[in-house]
Amino acid sequence: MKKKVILYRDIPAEERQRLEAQYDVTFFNNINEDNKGAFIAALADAEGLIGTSTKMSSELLSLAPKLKAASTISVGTDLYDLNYLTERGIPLMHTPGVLNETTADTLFTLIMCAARRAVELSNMVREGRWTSNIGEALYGTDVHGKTLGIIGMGRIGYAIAKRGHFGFDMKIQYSNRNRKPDAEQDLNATYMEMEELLQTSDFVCVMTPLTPETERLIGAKEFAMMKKSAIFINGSRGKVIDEAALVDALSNGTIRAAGLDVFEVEPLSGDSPLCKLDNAVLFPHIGSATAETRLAMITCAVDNLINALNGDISQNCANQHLLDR
Ligand SMILES: NC(=O)C1=CN([C@@H]2O[C@H](COP(=O)(O)OP(=O)(O)OC[C@H]3O[C@@H](n4cnc5c(N)ncnc54)[C@H](OP(=O)(O)O)[C@@H]3O)[C@@H](O)[C@H]2O)C=CC1
Ligand SMILES: O=CC(=O)O
Repeated sequence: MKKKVILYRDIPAEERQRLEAQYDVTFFNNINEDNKGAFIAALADAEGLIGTSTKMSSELLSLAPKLKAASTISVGTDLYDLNYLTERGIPLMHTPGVLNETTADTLFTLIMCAARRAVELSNMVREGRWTSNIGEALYGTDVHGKTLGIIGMGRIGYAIAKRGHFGFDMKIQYSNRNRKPDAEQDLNATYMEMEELLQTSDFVCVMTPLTPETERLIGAKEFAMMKKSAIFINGSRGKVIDEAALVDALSNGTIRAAGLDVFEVEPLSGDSPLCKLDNAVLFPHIGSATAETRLAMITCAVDNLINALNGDISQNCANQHLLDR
């Protein structure tokens, strides 16, 4: 009898066929109110889960008593209750590495767009409001030669810093749980406490995972520490910052601008006060969203599930260190 696997996100046919060759696959194109009942029924027999974008709470996972492995098509693991999975000895596989460069490109696009007011000024052209030279009031600010502060100098943080150092002649500084000798050596990055980084960076870029320690890491107090000319960039998770405090900081001129790829609640409502601010550049969580990289992530996630269901979690297991204890 083939093992039962739930695929809860549409993936290309070839990748789906790789799963179907080995498993009895039940497919859901995202989970919503209409299909949630069928999804819950399928959990009863599922040994594997693969997908993304759906919150997998302990309550939901407890309805899958036969579950042996889960594979998320993302590097971030915050949609899963990792502690619960670990208690049950279930590996959570993820996709580190394959999306670093693409996500760093996206984050740099946010940096550039926010600094050069690209969206605001493009809208001015589209809406027929470009009637003369733009004038000083609409000038942007330089990126090259400025100071880039990275909070969370991991795989993606490093790739962003690399662009800043080699491409834009920026001074790189970072704060992180542990020091990163590679970044210090390769990119001449300076390690400092977050408070000093906030006070001295022209661009502050957050790239930590969402964990209990990083939830609301940046709030009103932290925005107040930043330079008035600072540009704040968040590519990690929305809950790493206090979004209401950011709205205040952008509205009151506490900081100059922000570029955001992630939000407290996604999709962001068009009614959000952020949508009314010209100095906020807003992307719909597209860090890794290129055709090439999304395919690489899906291929990686399918490989990960197959390996994990075969008992091999030596690569890409987010809770391996916890399972090994
Ligand atoms: N917007 C998007 O589309 C995307 C968003 N992401 C988000 O980016 C996150 C990072 O991805 P990635 O770079 O691959 O992950 P990494 O694990 O490589 O990097 C995360 C970094 O954050 C540091 N960190 C963790 N906790 C803390 C803390 N409490 N204080 C300070 N530093 C901390 C880690 O430090 P240490 O190494 O010392 O443990 C590590 O250097 C993902 O978890 C995801 O949430 C990822 C991809 C795309
Ligand atoms: O947000 C995207 C991810 O891969 O994590």
